Amino acid sequence: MKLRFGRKVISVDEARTALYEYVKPTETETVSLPASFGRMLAKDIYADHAVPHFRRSGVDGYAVRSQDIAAANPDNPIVLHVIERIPSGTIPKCTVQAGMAARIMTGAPVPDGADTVVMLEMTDSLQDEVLSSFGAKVKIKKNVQAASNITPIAGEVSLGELVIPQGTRIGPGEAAILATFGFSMVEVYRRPRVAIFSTGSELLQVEQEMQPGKIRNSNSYMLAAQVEANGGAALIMPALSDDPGQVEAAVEAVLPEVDLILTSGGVSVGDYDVLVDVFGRFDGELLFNKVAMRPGTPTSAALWKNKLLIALSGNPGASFVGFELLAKPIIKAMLGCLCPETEVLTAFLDVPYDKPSVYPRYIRGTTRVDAGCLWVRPAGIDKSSIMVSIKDADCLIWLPAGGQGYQRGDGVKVYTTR
Ligand SMILES: Nc1nc2c(c(=O)[nH]1)N[C@H]1C(S)=C(S)[C@@H](COP(=O)(O)OP(=O)(O)OC[C@H]3O[C@@H](n4cnc5c(N)ncnc54)[C@H](O)[C@@H]3O)O[C@H]1N2
Ligand code: MOO
Repeated sequence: MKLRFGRKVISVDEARTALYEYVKPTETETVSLPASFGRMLAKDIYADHAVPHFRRSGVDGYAVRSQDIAAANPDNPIVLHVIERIPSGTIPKCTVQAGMAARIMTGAPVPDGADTVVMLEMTDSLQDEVLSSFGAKVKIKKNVQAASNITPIAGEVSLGELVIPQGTRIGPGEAAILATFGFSMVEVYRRPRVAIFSTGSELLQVEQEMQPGKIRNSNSYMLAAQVEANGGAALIMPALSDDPGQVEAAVEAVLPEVDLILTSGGVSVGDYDVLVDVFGRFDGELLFNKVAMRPGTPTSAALWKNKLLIALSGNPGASFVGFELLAKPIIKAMLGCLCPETEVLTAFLDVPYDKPSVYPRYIRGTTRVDAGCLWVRPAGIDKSSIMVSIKDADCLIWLPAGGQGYQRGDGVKVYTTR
């Protein structure tokens, strides 16, 4: 089968759609709450109690009846009998009736009868409070409206409410909710295992001495970092030569162990572009081998024994971009993520850009915020063979196909990569 030339080009959206068709969410596993941070929640979390489940005081002060203190002001304080002291974590014993007040702490349940809480600073204690007994008095120096400083029952969350939907990444807010509802163990999606193969006889291992004409394999590590940053578990496989038989055997051997395979290199038209040869002889199904994007046009994908393989370009810039556009959403979809695609922001272009392109361009970009506006510029030299500027990129700038050129200040779409 001739796969090198005459390839059919499809859009990035079409490529993603072709891949989504074969995505299976990973099975779930139960981990401790701290171990769930950054993981993807595998079931809906409903509130099994209201929050708060008692009328909660928001301040240290006195729980009173607002009608009793309606006339209070600093020159004319209202004196009330202190009937009880209510620390947080306790249940009030008494009901506040006319002329009474209960000393209350922040977070404690407001006693029946009281409809407002007066801050301590707006009161004067008349005598040393013998707090467990009657006799103490307090001067209230301010008229405080009913319902002040009280969070009502279910003021935050109602009983039965869906508080976190499945497919949400567990961050600080989710951790707080899970703890609130007693989830010491959390059901999350298993991290998809992603095998990463770099191909090319020029590649040295990281620990090897530099040799003439060779380079160290940097893509495998860049891609592994991208996989891990997006919730996957990266398996860095030994780099492969340009021998299709070796590549085929290595991929087949790891297929049963992993959920997704990424390769880098060997997808173009060169004599030694090994993935092209593999796709010409393997027993899988080639899904696409040309995508309307720059860089990474020869990015390819296949279904191999029911597993997806995404073959990224070897050029580091193209590998990085190909991962962001095609592999990242697939990993997120495997993790049950509700919106696997990166959201689009609008930014002002910080520098003119006039390089034409037959395909939409995804330029590694660096953003800055100025006076509340987002500005973006290419992160270093915008060539797919350039590796060193990837560290400066926090987004991809999307420019449509064509060559009309862009001025500084033009609005452009950006996809964040961090
Ligand atoms: N005659 C043509 N030549 C090329 C075309 C074309 O259409 N016609 N397309 C160019 C484009 S665009 C791209 S992108 C590259 C894609 O090449 P491959 O994906 O086949 O990648 P390689 O040839 O294997 O490597 C390209 C480049 O990247 C370096 N590389 C590869 N792997 C790694 C790695 N693991 N770590 C660091 N660097 C890596 C490799 O040494 C090469 O310099 O083809 C163009 N050519
Ligand atoms: O498709 Mo390539 O990645 O532009 O150099």
